[in-house]
Amino acid sequence: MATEKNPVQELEQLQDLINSSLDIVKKNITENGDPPLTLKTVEPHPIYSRNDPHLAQALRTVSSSAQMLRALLDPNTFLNDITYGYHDETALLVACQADVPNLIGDTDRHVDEIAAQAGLNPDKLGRFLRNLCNSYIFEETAPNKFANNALSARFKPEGKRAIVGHCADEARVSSCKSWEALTFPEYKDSTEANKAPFNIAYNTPLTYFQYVATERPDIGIRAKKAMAGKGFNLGQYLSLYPWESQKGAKIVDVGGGIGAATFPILQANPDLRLTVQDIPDTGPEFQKNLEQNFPEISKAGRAEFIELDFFKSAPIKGADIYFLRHVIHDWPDAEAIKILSGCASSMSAQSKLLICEHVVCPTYRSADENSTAEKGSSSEARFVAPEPLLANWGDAPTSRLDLQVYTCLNAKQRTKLEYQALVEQAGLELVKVWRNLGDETILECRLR
Ligand SMILES: C[S@@+](CC[C@H](N)C(=O)[O-])C[C@H]1O[C@@H](n2cnc3c(N)ncnc32)[C@H](O)[C@@H]1O
Repeated sequence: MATEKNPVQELEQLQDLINSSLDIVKKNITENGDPPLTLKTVEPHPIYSRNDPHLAQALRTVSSSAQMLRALLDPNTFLNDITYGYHDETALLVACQADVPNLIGDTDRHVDEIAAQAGLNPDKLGRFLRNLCNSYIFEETAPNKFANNALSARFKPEGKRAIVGHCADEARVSSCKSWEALTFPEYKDSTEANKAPFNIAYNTPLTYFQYVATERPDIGIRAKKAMAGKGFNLGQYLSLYPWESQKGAKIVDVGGGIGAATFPILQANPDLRLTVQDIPDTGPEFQKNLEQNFPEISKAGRAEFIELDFFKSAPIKGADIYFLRHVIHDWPDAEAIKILSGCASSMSAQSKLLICEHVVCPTYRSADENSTAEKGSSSEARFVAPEPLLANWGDAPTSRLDLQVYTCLNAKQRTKLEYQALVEQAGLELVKVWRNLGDETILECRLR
């Protein structure tokens, strides 16, 4: 007998997923005696930094289900949202350039006052702010009066506004040239770092990093602040790797920028020491970040900066851990292998190389490719989203970052198998994949 099809099966599956996951969220908030979960307050809610895998899974399930539900129930609106969505990014750029979150402060203010302080036309500014209110960024409290809320208040620190500037300005201008880069004969099959959409947009033969260092230090410095400002779920990030068991270890953060990825690790683990190595113009911003934001690490002399061009020389020898976060994704294979080989030449048999990146997982279900952990790992199942969601939970942050590094540097995010092949060409072996439900993965490598 043929099984009868349930015409609302996907809806029911989504309904169950949302209900059961929201129950977990509500229970967690109640049991922890948390403040109300609402967009109306400006304080970040503790639920977002709680390191609880069960809760992380519930939160991710709700947001992936909500995304699918919107696509399923109202396709036109959903697609129009994507088509016209660039205005949201522009509106955010306007609000950040004008520093509206800090101009508003802790009370609601009329757009005439905000615009006067920003030197802008009030009617035009108000229209951009209203667009953001539709995405729950700012709250319109009365005609033409705006207040901060949980989301807009996140843009008060400079680093948070810098990431919007970096993405909505030079990266987006470059992204608009993607079609040309995909079709121009000298660009389409190139793997050179200076054959990216960025090079067409800025009409330069220099790579993004060369160009911002020599021609536009203003956007170069903003991009470094942006790395620190992008922010991550700190609890999830710190729990990716057992830092607490690396007693007294010396970490060399290669291409470590202003220390955005490693200062939080040092702050949570007081016996770790750090050397950040990066191109010379990064030094002053590193020092500023260290002294202003991590004074206790600075006073204890636990962190230093040493200049390095990783294409010309290897990082310093003798470290326990070499750390590469969001560096390999900036480069095509040939350059990535050079950087990894440099690290390998400085490593001893005891050193580890930790590559911290977003790892690409497919949207379809495949036992092999959805897995970023070792085969047979019992914890693997929770990394694959439940039906009817896409197997990778609709991992937009990873594919957006993939397109971002293509846009700026003709580079790519990679799958676990691609990383494995890459590190082997540099004389290294991938020994373990550390993962949780956050965006980042750590690939632990040793000398072969
Ligand atoms: C995407 S940022 C990542 C920064 C940092 N690892 C983090 O996660 O915040 C890439 C870094 O690579 C550095 N970089 C680029 N070219 C370099 C080179 N030739 N030698 C050393 N560092 C370089 C940049 O200055 C930048 O700080």
